[in-house]
Amino acid sequence: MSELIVKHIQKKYRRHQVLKNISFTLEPEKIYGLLGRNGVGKSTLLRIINNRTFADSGEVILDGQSVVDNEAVQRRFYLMSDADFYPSGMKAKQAFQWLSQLYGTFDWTYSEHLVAAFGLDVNQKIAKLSTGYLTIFKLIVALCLPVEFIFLDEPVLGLDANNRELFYSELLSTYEDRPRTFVIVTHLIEEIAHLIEHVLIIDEGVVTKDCDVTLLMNQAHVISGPQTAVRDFTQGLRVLARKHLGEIEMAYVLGELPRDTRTSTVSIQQMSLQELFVYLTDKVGE
Ligand SMILES: Nc1ncnc2c1ncn2[C@@H]1O[C@H](COP(=O)(O)OP(=O)(O)OP(=O)(O)O)[C@@H](O)[C@H]1O
Repeated sequence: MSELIVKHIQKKYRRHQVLKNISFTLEPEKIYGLLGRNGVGKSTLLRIINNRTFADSGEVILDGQSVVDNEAVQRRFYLMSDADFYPSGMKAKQAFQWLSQLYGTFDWTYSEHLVAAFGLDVNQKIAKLSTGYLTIFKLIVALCLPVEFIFLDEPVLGLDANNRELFYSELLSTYEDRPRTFVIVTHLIEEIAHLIEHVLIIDEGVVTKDCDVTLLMNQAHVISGPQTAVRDFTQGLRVLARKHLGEIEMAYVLGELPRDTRTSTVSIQQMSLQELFVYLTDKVGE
């Protein structure tokens, strides 16, 4: 089991410096959430790791080797994105066969289970699948290939709520059976909050958070109550945002709280991952 090391990645499109200096390490057998506002370069980063485009500088390393143009290493990765190309006219079941040959094996038993659970017609041509079923087809591929690193770029695109729930529960059960590393890019943050163990946030071309989710959320609170009490309580704390509801103030605080909160008249609740993300990356008022 190997770590994937991403070091000082930079990428520019014409004069737009999208990725300025991206560094992080993916540990084996962990589920990551890669979060960022629209256009920050999440897909670009996944495409660099998966050899679909090149960085201007920096390295991505697995077992001491660069992943660039490295076929042996790339066989250990799978990127599910909107840009997969299959020969025209290919049916879903032919694609499974084709990928099985390309990657050496395919989990046919699990794919049969997933095909039945999602109701995919494997005799349908890929080009004719609906948006949701195209996503389902790609998810089945991602979960059945023998790879160690699975990168899922918008994995629930076009899926209805039932199929999204089904996917999340299948992800957890296949992860338990055969742990591997998943990196999930999505804007539906609350839906993956309970799945991910580690969060990476990209903002303005750099990684601004690289944290264990439980540790991070244990430090993220909403303090609410009468304004004077909230102001008193939050003095010296890192307040990401304040909201008002009539006389009540809510302060979104990141960091350790004072040890003794018994005498305070404020109420303290845990923030949601989505709220934390929004307030960490909000540009309004800066
Ligand atoms: N092939 C390309 N040529 C020129 N610009 C590109 C290209 N690919 C991406 N970009 C630009 O790079 C920036 C990052 O795009 P990217 O798709 O990586 O962001 P993202 O974080 O995945 O966004 P979203 O959350 O909206 O999907 C955007 O400004 C985009 O327009």
